Amino acid sequence: MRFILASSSERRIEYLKNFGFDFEVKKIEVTEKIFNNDPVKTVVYNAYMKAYKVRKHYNLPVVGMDTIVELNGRIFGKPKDEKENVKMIKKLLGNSHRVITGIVALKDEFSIIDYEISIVHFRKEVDMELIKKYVASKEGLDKAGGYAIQGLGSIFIDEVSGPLDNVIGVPILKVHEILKMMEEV
Ligand SMILES: Cc1cn([C@H]2C[C@H](O)[C@@H](COP(=O)(O)OP(=O)(O)OP(=O)(O)O)O2)c(=O)[nH]c1=O
Repeated sequence: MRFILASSSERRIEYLKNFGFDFEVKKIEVTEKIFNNDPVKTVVYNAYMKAYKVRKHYNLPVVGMDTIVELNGRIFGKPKDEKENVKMIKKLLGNSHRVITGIVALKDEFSIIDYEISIVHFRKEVDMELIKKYVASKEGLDKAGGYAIQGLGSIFIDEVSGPLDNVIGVPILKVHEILKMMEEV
C-alpha cells in the first residue's frame, strides 16, 4: 500500500526504498519528548507527533517512527555533542540496554500504534582511546544511544537479541504488518 513517510532520516528512507516499499517522503522535524521510565510512551508519542504533523495534507496513510535507547529506565536519544556521546557509550559498556522503536500510522480517523523492542549487550572493556576515536568519527551523533550497530559502532556489541532492523530504526516486519492492516480498513 502506498503511504507517506513522515521522516527526515536518509537511513530510514534508503532502507525502506531498498525493500521496494511504495512511499513519498515528507520531511518533518519535531521536538522529541522524553518520558523517563516510560520508553514505550516516549517512542509512541514522538512517532505519533511525526505522523500527526503531516497527516492533514494527505489522503494516504502517514507513517511516523521514533527510536530510543533505554538503560535501567533512563532514556538516551541522540547525544547533543561529542562529550555527551562519550558519556553515553561509557554508560552502555558492560550492560544490556533496550532499543525501542515506535511506529504510528494514521489515516483519516483511523490509527495503528505499535512498537518493537530489541536488547543489545555492550562489551565490558573498551579502551577509552578507542571510544574517543569512535566518537571523533561522528557516526554516533545522529543515532539514539550514540552508536550505530550497522557501522563502526559494531565494535561495542557483544550480543543482540531481538530484531536487528529495529536497532537501526526500521522494523520492517512491523511496517509491513501495519500497512496490511491499513489496507483492510
Ligand atoms: C541504536 C541505533 C540507532 N540508530 C538510529 C535509528 C534512528 O534513525 C536514530 C534515532 O533517531 P530518531 O529520532 O528515531 O529518527 P531520526 O531523527 O533519525 O529520523 P526521523 O526524521 O524519522 O525522526 O538512531 C541507528 O541507525 N543505529 C543504531 O545502532
